[in-house]
Amino acid sequence: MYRIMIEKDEMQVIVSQLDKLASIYSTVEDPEFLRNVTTYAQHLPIKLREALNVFRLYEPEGGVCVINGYQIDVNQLVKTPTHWANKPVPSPTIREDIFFSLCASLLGDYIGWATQQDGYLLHDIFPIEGHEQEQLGSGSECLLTWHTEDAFHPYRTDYLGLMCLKNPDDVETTFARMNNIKLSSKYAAILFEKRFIIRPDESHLKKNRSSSERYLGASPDLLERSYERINQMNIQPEKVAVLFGDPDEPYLRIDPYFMDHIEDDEEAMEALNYLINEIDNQIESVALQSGDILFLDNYKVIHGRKPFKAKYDGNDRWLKRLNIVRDLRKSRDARVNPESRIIF
Ligand SMILES: NC(=[NH2+])NCCC[C@H](N)C(=O)O
Ligand SMILES: O=C(O)CCC(=O)C(=O)O
Ligand SMILES: [Fe+2]
Repeated sequence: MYRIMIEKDEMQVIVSQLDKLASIYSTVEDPEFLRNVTTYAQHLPIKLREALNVFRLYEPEGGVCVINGYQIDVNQLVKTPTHWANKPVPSPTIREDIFFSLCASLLGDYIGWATQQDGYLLHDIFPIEGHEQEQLGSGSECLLTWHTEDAFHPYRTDYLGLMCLKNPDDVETTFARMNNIKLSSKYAAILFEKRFIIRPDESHLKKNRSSSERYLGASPDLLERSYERINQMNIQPEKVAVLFGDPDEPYLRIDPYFMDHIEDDEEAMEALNYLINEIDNQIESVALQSGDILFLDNYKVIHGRKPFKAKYDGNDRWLKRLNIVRDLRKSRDARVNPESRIIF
């Protein structure tokens, strides 16, 4: 794990920066904040900036980075909400939201999906009543099976960021690094070919949209088209490669739970199952603590979450999530203007 420690004196600098920003902004979704976030991030302590830059460029430790030392007073935290829709403004966690956004902005630009969590950029991960058995971030009683975030989508994130607000029962986030996996050249060659089907996961389905009519800076029919596109990816999925990039140190996209068994390609299935099994053998885990930020390189690391029992008493585990891309322009054909961060 690539560990970055925030020291006491650095925390003081961060606190005074957050005092200032939290007096100006009440949500990190604010267009004015988004316009400036990469600039504000340059005021973070230099050691933190350097370390995240190294993480971005050198891809150390297989793509797993944890930032420790950001202090949260858990007693000051509001109750864990019951749903991610209709977030209150000002955000009750604005300081944490801002700090997380600033750190993320040192890796790239964070994006959101029109079809996921009502188009919010900053996601909430906590258990939602009724989702106990779902393969969703809001599930609890079932193992959240490991996956590349938004594996099905060509515009999926480069980095997955998770910031822990509270995790009283030490629920573990699971992960595995592709760097630890050895493949025969025969299997590797097959996995580099477009012979696999990854379907949209359920977090992008219309049934998981909330009833709120949150305005996303576009007409409602654009959102409709967006759901239709997800639907198309489900009815007529294109075959994709699981591995890509450098053959000696491949990147991957994979989400076995949402992948098809391809009847007429047993060779591809054999290679895929071998890889899945190897990944299963390499699973590690981390129980994030209040204030911890985990950045996972979504090209090199898969992740999931162990099952737990939600209490819905206001004290359940609560994480924030950001999807961070290195090249926002890659998705230009799916965004309404150059600066918009919502992928339709
Ligand atoms: N294997 C899986 N469960 N994949 C889906 C992951 C959950 C999804 N990213 C969410 O936001 O809820
Ligand atoms: O809850 C976690 O630790 C991870 C959640 C996650 O992977 C997801 O929601 O996609
Ligand atoms: Fe995930």
